[in-house]
Amino acid sequence: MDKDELLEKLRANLSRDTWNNWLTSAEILEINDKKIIMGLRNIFIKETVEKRFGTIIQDTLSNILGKKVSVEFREIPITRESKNSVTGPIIKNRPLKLSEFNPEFTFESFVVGESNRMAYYSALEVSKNPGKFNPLFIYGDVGLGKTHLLHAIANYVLDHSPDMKIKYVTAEDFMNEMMDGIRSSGMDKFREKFRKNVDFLLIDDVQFLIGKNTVQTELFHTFNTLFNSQKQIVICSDRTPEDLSTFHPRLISRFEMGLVTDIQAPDKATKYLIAKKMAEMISFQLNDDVAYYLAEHIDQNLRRLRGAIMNLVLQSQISGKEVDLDFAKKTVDSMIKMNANKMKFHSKEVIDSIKEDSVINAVALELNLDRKEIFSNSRKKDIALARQLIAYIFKTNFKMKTKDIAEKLDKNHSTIIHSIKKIEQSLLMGNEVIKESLNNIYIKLEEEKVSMNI
Ligand SMILES: Nc1ncnc2c1ncn2[C@@H]1O[C@H](COP(=O)(O)OP(=O)(O)OP(=O)(O)O)[C@@H](O)[C@H]1O
Repeated sequence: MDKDELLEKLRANLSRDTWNNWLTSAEILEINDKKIIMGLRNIFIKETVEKRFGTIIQDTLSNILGKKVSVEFREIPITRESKNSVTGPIIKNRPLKLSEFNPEFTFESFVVGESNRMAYYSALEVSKNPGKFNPLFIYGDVGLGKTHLLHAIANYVLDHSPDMKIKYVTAEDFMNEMMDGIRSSGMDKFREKFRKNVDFLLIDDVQFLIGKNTVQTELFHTFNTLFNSQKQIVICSDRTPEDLSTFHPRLISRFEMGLVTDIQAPDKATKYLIAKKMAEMISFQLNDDVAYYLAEHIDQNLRRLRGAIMNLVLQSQISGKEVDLDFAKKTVDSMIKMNANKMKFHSKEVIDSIKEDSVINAVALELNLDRKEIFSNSRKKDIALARQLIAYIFKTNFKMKTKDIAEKLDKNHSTIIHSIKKIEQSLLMGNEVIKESLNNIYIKLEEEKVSMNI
């Protein structure tokens, strides 16, 4: 049975309301022996369908196929090519896209406040007049909107100059593509891709390249080629060019020769407006007092603010209750409490008594790994996960500096930042496997604390 046929049969087996409300964007992405992968547009729909209809969809598909299958739900970003696009009539002669951009990250959906005004207007300016401020370098802490602005530039350019070839890469992708080039397709192809076939290059999380000298050299040459042909370059980083201290000085001076601008943490008023905007983006009416409450209680990382709104919407869908201030307080407080419970080890006395090595042992035990494997260079999934969990616990519970974690795990600063971010994101998205692993690790540490007689 092919994918469309299977989807059609599923539709016929579900109620019309369920289908029309939740599943019109559904696509079967993959069918294999034991598993079906279903794609749904946007994380909100994906999470709701998974929670509310996951079992019934799985049972129905199993019935149709006459064997037990599991179903995995994935978010498919809305792209202009999306087959079930609801964004309007199909436009012919679409611009050539070299990267996928999040269509929700636009200038219109970006709330401008004191903290991000400069970055916003600089980004808008380079979108309107590429080459005028070259390069544009935007820096700021985690979750303050840098990636949003990069995608906003791309979406603007695609809409206004469809012939322009615009490419977005994270520094990590740049490195991986370069490695692939070295291994297989050859550096010529890689260079052609980045130097000849690009009019506008957006590079995210450039700090990832700290300590990676060969990749920096390649980036330096890519930069020069594009710059000399008046192609616009925009770079984002979690720190200033100057603080990319181990970067080649020549690359730092390239970064500094255009416009350098920062994004600061938003004040409460801006956070309130961002909360309203985020809700609006998912067509959700967020009460003013709830938005104020979120602005007051969620920290500066706007990814957490988004996570809290998603959580409110989901909880309200599941419980059928309205999201008023009372509901928001309960939900957000329970989110915060849950975190606090998981983080029993915030007390300095307890932290001091647990050795960092115990954390490594507990993680190794939980993931069934040998301690030595954690310090190896292996990129195997569970070994990478072990390092991410350790980095997360060191940062959140032990309040260790990223630099010290990097040293302890023998990894570089950006890998550690990336690892912590990954676990934070998984927790925000309610990833049960990660939650359970973390809880088990905390329990192991708790037991150790008892056995140490604290
Ligand atoms: N001013 C804003 N208006 C609306 N939404 C915002 C704003 N700033 C950030 N956001 C939203 O907050 C979330 C986090 O932003 P983003 O991913 O761009 O952060 P970042 O600075 O790139 O973080 P990182 O350094 O971790 O990559 C996104 O969902 C983004 O849309």
